[in-house]
Order: sequence, then structure tokens, then C-alpha cells
Amino acid sequence: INKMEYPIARKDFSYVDKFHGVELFDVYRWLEDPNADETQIFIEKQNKISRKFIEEGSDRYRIEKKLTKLWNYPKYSCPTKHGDYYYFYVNTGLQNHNVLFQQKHLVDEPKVFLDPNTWSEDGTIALSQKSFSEDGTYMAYGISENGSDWLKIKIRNVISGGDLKETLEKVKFSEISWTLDNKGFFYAKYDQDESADGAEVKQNENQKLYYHYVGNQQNEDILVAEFPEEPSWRIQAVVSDCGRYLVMPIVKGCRDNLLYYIDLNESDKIQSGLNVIKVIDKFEYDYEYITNIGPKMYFRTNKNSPNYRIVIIDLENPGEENWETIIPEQESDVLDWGKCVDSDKLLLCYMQDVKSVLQANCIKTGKLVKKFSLDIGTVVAVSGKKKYSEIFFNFSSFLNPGTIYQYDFGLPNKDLQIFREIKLQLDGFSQYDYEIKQIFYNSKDGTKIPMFIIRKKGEVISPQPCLLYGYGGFNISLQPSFSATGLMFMDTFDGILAYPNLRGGGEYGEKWHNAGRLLNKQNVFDDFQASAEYLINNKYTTRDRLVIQGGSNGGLLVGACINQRPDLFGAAVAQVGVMDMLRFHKFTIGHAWCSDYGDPIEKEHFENLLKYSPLHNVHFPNKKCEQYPSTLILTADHDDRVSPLHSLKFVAALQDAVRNSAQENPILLRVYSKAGHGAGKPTSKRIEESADILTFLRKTINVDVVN
Ligand SMILES: O=C(NCC(=O)N1CCC[C@H]1C(=O)O)OCc1ccccc1
Repeated sequence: INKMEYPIARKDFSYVDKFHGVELFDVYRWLEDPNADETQIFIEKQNKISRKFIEEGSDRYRIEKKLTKLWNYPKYSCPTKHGDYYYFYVNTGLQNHNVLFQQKHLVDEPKVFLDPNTWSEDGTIALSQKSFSEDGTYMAYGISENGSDWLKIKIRNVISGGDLKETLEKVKFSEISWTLDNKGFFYAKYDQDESADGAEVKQNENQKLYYHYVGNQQNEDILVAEFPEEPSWRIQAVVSDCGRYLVMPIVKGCRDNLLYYIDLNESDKIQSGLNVIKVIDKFEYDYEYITNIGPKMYFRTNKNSPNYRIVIIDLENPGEENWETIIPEQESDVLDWGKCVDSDKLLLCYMQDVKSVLQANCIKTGKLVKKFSLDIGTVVAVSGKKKYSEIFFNFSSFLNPGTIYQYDFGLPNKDLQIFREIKLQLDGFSQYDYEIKQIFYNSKDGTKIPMFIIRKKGEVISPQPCLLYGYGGFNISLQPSFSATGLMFMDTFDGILAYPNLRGGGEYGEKWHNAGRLLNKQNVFDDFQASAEYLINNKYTTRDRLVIQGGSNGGLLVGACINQRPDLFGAAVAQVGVMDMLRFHKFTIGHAWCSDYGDPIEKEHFENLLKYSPLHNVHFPNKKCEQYPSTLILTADHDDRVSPLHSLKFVAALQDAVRNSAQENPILLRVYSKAGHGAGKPTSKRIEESADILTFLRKTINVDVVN
């Protein structure tokens, strides 16, 4: 690719920002307008170049063909029980969206209950969250278009199979929680009158909580709570298991929440102006509702317990001095989630050196009742209710697309059953040809970082191509999970997969998260760079065979690392990345990320952000050895989680910096249409994107064989 072909992005020096006495140009500010002709022309030119590079020759055709075969295996979800029926998702393999089936008994012939594939030819309309009424008569469900976070809510009558006439619009970042009388549900919306289709960049502010009576029009919905003086607050209201309380966790960032509640017994119907009671009124810790027994509320919290514990807060005596710890914090295992099942049991899932441990404890005494024995891997989904003794959970790992287990606390002598095994249909592929190992390597400051390494067993040509994937933020843990793209990389290029558990994640609780956020953010980049050095120094791979990949906050990771260590990687793939760290808080939900990044309006955070912001640390490669690795930046036109402007501005800056330089490796941008941040993406678009990435890698890193 000839770097002289890169489109020239106009530099507008009229944009000067003053941050704490520092004046900074923002010459590509014009790329922040998604509707401007020149922005669309910029995108078209970039796509022309990136598609030409990726699609020329037969590599892409062959790779997509094989990837499609590998992807084509039947996928199932855990069954969940609502009213008289079980529901579960099935995907025959290549369907754009999973189909929701219904059956009375697990042995009955299931029938299609809801098929999102009928909603659009190209699969750009997806089913997002759904919520059944207590008696299973109704299912409220969210419809998302083009991958946007915006939802429209519809209500399906389970008996008739038809939808009620009303449609609830402008729903976003909302729970859907029914009152136990099955008359309606709580949901949250933004009264945003401008366009809300996911292509807009406008900030999401002033979320309000409403109650919808089934059969009403949306304009008759009851305004239950709003906080006009706190525009960034989001209300994650849930009705308690007993139906009496509306528990209202309130968040403004991506961690720590207030705890308010409404006693629904106070009045015989839902109306405005119900009394909101404050239990916790400071953003300091996480409190996640598990269940309650009368006024005794069970919360998973990290208050004075960075590995999390479960406390009981008595609403009639809420002072902290009266809190009771029913499940104490573990020394090193992190309590990832808890769920009340079988009336009096707390199903608890721990992370033990990044692997899942599943057990059940008694809700009264806190004592262990049952421990489930699992391999290396992750409990990726669970289904069960307080009123049922039966549970299902889906266990997955790097080499296991999923095993659904069933257990019934009412039949203690009948041990864990395999309910369904999700199997690849690829002849010639066997997961037993591969091995997973967990190593611990030293980061720059000596901290021990765990990393999973997956590779083919036995003799292979060494060093191998290596796909190094990272995230590192928002208390999110990178636990073992199955990826068709990852398998494809190993099988096609005799490659290795490496997943370091970078600080900023939740793998070792809050201390791990804190060690990788705010003024500690550079630790994440150090951890990632150190993992690359470990893989090279231990002869797993070489620089020209090594590719780093990350999405969203992981896209920031990749962007920062190619600026800081362009010499360390052969290729880099940054998907839907956060690249402008001085302006991220100005678009859509970006203001919520200050909990990890800091607020640029504060001097110390501005100075910290400026040090690593990808857009602001692009350099000019004087010598060939300083050139950027082959880089592919990907985003999509309806990504309203991380607006595409981040990627557009970053690529403009990179291509400008290298145009008259020693750079030879390609730096490309691919912007997908009618797509978003990732949630709800149809199979066809997932395969298209993976095929683009794998083909880009085939053309840019040193691969010795292509199977
Ligand atoms: O912004 C986030 N989460 C953080 C996020 O999506 N981030 C944080 C940085 C970029 C991007 C990412 O890494 O995916 O979630 C918004 C939300 C979703 C649902 C309910 C309430 C609020």
C-alpha cells in the first residue's frame, strides 16, 4: 500500500482548546460531525483503500469460506422458566440472530416463540434484553436497530403469541422490571427529542424512570423518578423478589452506586411523587441487589471488602452498625456474582485465579451447602429463580463452546447433569489437539500478571504467529471463553492465542481495578507490553509474527501501545476504540467513563490523559525501526457507545504523521455500515469483520503456513 494514497484530511487550526493553561489544536474536530459531507467522503475514501488492501487476491475468499464452516455449529442457551413454559435460544449455526423457542416440558417438541430473523433481511434489527411478567403471561422485549444502544420496547402476549399495540420509544441503559401483579413494568428513558438512531453523538443526559401499565400508550406512562439536578445519573430500578420494594441503584459512572428505594405498599397504585427513601447516598462502593427477606435486603458489595462480600441491610434499621455480613469476603477469591435460588440458597460464583468456582450457601446461616466441580473455564450464564429448585448454567472455555449443566436442589442425590453440549461440527478439528496453560509474568513494576496461552499440542514450527488480546479496565475480567475467530487464527496460521489479565480488570477484585485506572492507567499499557516481551523472550513468537488486538477500552489499549512501543508488534487491530482522551466525555455515554479515565476538566487527570491519549501521542517515524506496525482500525456508523469519531480522528493523525516518513507498514481504517458497538451484531456482520481482520493479519504478519 502506498502511503501517498492515504486521503488528505483537512487540518482546521481554528479549533484551539485551552486546558489548565495548555493550548492544544484539535485540527480534525470537523470529523466529529457524522452528518457532514466531508466526514462521509473521508470515510468512503478510507473504506476504498482498506477494502482494496483486504479484498485483493483470493486470501479473503478462502478465509471467509473456512471461517463460515467453523462458525456453523448449533448454539443453545440455558432454558429459563416463566409461567408454564421453558424458553431457550437456538441458533442453527449461521442464522443472523438466535431464535427464541418455547416448550411446556424439557422433553417436548419446542416451538418458535420469537424469531428476530423475520424482522429484517440483513439482520440489522436485533432482539436485545427481555423480561417476563411474574406469571409468564407477558414478555416485554427490547428491539435494537443497527447495533445502537437505543431500544424500542414491545410487549408480547404469551398466550395469543401476538404483540400489544403500544411501543415504548427512547429507552436506553434501562432495566425492565415488572410489578408482581403483572399489570406493568418500570423502565428508564431519555426524553431526547433530537434524532436518536445511534448515529448521533449527543450526550445522554436526564434519564427518567417510568412505569408502564400494559395496554396504555407511552404518553400515559407514570413518571416515577427523575433527578434533573443530576443529568448524568442512570436509574437501574428493580422490583424486589417479594414485590414490595422498588430497589433503585443509581449510577453516574461505571462503578459505585447510590441505593434509594420506594415502598410500593405505600399506595394502591403506581403514581408520581411516591416517597423515595435513601439508604446509601454517596458514590463510594458497589451495592448489587441479590434478594430480600421482608425488610432484610441482601447486597453484594465491595465496601471494606475489595474481593466483595454479601451484606444484609435491614431497611427498618439501615445504619451501617446494624449491617450483617452473611457471606464474608474471601482472602483471594473474588465474588463475581450471587443469585438466590430454591427459596433459601445463595448461588455464588467466585473467580479463583481467573477461573470460575460455583457453589451454593444457605441464605440464613451463610454456610456452604453444595460445591460444583468445574474445569478451567467460566460460568458464562445461569438460569434459576428463588421459587424454583432447578438451575441451569452454561460453562465455557477457550476450547469448549459451551456445556449446559442442570441441577435440582430438590433432588440432592441426583448429581450435576449435562443437559446439552454445544459441539463444533468441523471435521478434523478436535479441541483435544490443543492445550491451555496459565502462566504468570512480571510487569514493568514487578507485579505478577496472569496470562492464558492456548496452542496446538506437540511439535509445531516455532516461533509461531501470536494473537495477543487485551482489555484492561472497568472492572471487567477476561475469563476463558470460546472464540471461533481465535480458533481460526490457531488452526489456519498454526498460531498461538494469548490473553493477559491486565490490571484495570476485575480478576483480583477492586484492588486490581484500581491498579489500572485513573492515575494508574499506564500500568495497563505496561502490563500489555510486558506480556508481548514475555512471549518474544520465551520464544513463543517474534515481533513480526505478533499482533495485538483490543476493542473499545481495549482499542484505547492498542492505540496507546502502538504509540509507546511501535517496535514491539508486527500488527495491531483496534476495534471501536476510545482514542481522544480529552473529549471522550462529551459524546453519548462517554461521561460515565470518568470513573476509569478521570475527568479531563480536572488538572491532574487532564495531564495524565494527555500522556497516553492515542490521538495526542502520534509520532513521526524518522527511521524504519520507528515505524508503526501494520495497523487496522475498525469502527461502525451507528456505534453510539464509542462514537466512530474517535477512530476517524486517530487515523487521520496517524496517516498524516507517516505520509512523508520511513513508514512502510499500512495504516488502514474500515468503517462498517448499519452496525454499532457490538451488541446485537448479526452473524453475517460478525463473520465479515472477523474475515477482514484475519485476512489483514495473513497479509501483514509473518505466517509460515496457511492451512
Ligand atoms: O458505558 C458503559 N460501559 C462502559 C463502556 O461501554 N465502555 C467503557 C470504555 C469504552 C466502552 C467499552 O469498553 O466497551 O455502559 C453504559 C451503560 C450500559 C448499560 C447500562 C447502564 C450504562
